[in-house]
Amino acid sequence: MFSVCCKERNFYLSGMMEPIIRIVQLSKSFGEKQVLKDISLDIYPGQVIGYIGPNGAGKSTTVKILCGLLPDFEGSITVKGIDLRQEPMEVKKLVGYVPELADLYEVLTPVEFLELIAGLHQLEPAMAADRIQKMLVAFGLGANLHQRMDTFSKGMRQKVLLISGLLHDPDIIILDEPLSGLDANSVIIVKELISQLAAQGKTIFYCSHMMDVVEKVSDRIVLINDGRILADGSFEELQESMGKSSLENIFAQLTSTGSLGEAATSLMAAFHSGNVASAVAAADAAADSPASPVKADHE
Ligand SMILES: Nc1ncnc2c1ncn2[C@@H]1O[C@H](COP(=O)(O)OP(=O)(O)OP(=O)(O)O)[C@@H](O)[C@H]1O
Repeated sequence: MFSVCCKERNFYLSGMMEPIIRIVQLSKSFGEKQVLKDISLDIYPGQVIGYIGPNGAGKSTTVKILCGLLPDFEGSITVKGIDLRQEPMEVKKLVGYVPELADLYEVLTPVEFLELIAGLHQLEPAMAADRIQKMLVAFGLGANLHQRMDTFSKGMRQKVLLISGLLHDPDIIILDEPLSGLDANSVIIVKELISQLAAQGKTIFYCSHMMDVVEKVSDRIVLINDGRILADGSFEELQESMGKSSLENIFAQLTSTGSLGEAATSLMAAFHSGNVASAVAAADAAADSPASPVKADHE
């Protein structure tokens, strides 16, 4: 049984302030399949939470629930004391959400699209136009302000999505794979942006598979596997519990019971033999993930 906790900081923070987000025993099923199992988290203002886990662990499902996009769940969620189930529209005003994938209105230019989003948030038009222009330029899209987005690359679209989530200056920013498709310079901008937003007191909850980035920008890391919290603490706390290691290694230790190297070797062997289907099965067996869920003691 493994558990990593951040008792000290939670004790300290809970003595100082109320959580901005309180998730209590959150569970969610799709049909027969339970994908979230008893998730409880108190998140405090200004925290940068890196929410990590293997494919299918339940990260996107959690953030969709938090953003009010999946209303049918068990447990309770309050944001700034507002019950999400009872007042989803009030919660949505406090949250900026950047999804992993989204359909932009691609016949629009980024300026037109973002003005539309600003209108939905009832932002003052002149202030919104100024903010839109400055954010697009900061992301290197100054030359594309009036270009239709159906001509944009994946990374350019991702930047527009990011801006759309930040435009109304929300207290809580929820990012699902915000770095997907971004070039190296844009990753640096987003990392810096996350730090600066946190310094302003914004609470940031983001899902990512980029362990090196999570390690650097998060002050709290929550690792889930198969719908349960496996670990919850700062990177340093995780290192103390798991032995000094990179987050990538800690992730592998906690979420895979088999050898990832063997899994890769099995895949390569099958490509050489031409039997890809059996190779994928062999690789799955070698990696043998996910590990059995264990409950984090983070209260
Ligand atoms: N609308 C849906 N209907 C049925 N099953 C769903 C639905 N959405 C998600 N799931 C299932 O819920 C589980 C968790 O999915 P989720 O997208 O939350 O995982 P994730 O941790 O975000 O994964 P990834 O890292 O691959 O994005 C998966 O088994 C997925 O197949």
